[in-house]
Amino acid sequence: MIEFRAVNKTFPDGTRAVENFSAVIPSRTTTVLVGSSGCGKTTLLRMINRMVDPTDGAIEIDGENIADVAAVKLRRSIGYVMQNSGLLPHRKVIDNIATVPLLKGVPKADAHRHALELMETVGLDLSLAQRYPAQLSGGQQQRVGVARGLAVNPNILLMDEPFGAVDPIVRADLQKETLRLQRELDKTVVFVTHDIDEAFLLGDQVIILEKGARIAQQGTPEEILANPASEFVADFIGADRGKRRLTVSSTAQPQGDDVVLIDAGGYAAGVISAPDGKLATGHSSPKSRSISNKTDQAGDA
Ligand SMILES: Nc1ncnc2c1ncn2[C@@H]1O[C@H](COP(=O)(O)OP(=O)(O)OP(=O)(O)O)[C@@H](O)[C@H]1O
Repeated sequence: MIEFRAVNKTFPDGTRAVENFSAVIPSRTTTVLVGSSGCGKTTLLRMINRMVDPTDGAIEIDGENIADVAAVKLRRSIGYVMQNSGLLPHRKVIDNIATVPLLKGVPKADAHRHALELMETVGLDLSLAQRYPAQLSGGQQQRVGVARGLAVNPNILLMDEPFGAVDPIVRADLQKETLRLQRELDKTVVFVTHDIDEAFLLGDQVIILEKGARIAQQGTPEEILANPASEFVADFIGADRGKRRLTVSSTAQPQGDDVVLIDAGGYAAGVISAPDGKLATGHSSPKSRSISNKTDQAGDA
C-alpha cells in the first residue's frame, strides 16, 4: 500500500504543484491519476520513487516512510514507464530492457535471458531484441518501455502517460495489453493520464485531480460515473466523453422530430424529445449506461 499524508510540493521557483494531498493507493490494484495538463499528476507519481521529494508531508510504502530509504535504492526497486518510452537510443532493445538489472550487478547473461522473457510477456517478437529503438514503431517502443519497467520485478509499477504518443488504434491495443498484464502480474500500478476514458478503462480506483493536485473525486469508475461529486467532475467526465462519444441524430416522427443521442458503438443512448428538449432514459443496448444525471446527459454513453 502506498499512502500520501498531507503532501505538499512547492518548486524552487514558487510553483505550488501539490497542495495538501492525502490518499491511499491499495496494493495489487491499479490507481489512475487523471486531470488536465499541469494539475500535478507527474509530480505526484515522481514523488513515489523520490525523483521529486515533497516539501512537507510524508509518503509511506507498506508503512515505511520513503524519506528514510535511499533514493537510488528505492528507484531501482520500482518500475517506471515514461512518456515517449524514454529508451536509450544508442542501446539495443535487449540492453534497454536490462538497464537496471545490469546496473544492479546482475550478470549479463541472466539479465539478457530475463529481458527476452519480458519481451514475450509484453508481446514483442524476439527478433526485435537486437534492434535500436529508432528501428521500432511507436507502439513497439512503448512495449519495450513497459518491459524495462518490469525488469526489476517490482511490486510497484509507475506509468506516466505511457500511451500518449501513439495513434488511437495502437493505444487501444496497448490498453488491452495493460489490462492483461495487470491480471497476470498482480502489481500495484499507479497510472497517469489526462484521458478520462483511459482512466475509467484501466483504473480500479480513479483519482480526478484539479490544479495543485487537489482531489476533485476519488472512487471506482462506477462510483464516479454514477455520482459526480461536483460540477467540475461532471464537466470533466462529461465534456471529455461527450466530445468523443456521442453524436446527435434526428428522426422524423408524426408529432415532430426526435433528437437521438448515438453512442460510440452506434447505438441510441437516449432521446431528446423535440417539444421540451427533455432527455429520455437510454436503454437501447447493453453498451449504453442508464442516463441518470447531468453528466450522462452531457455525454456518457
Ligand atoms: N521542476 C519544476 N520546476 C518548477 N515547476 C515545475 C517543475 N515541474 C513541474 N512544475 C510545475 O508544477 C505543476 C505540475 O506539473 P506536473 O508535471 O506535475 O503536471 P501534470 O499534471 O503531470 O501535467 P502534464 O499532463 O502536462 O504532464 C505545473 O504548473 C508545472 O509547470
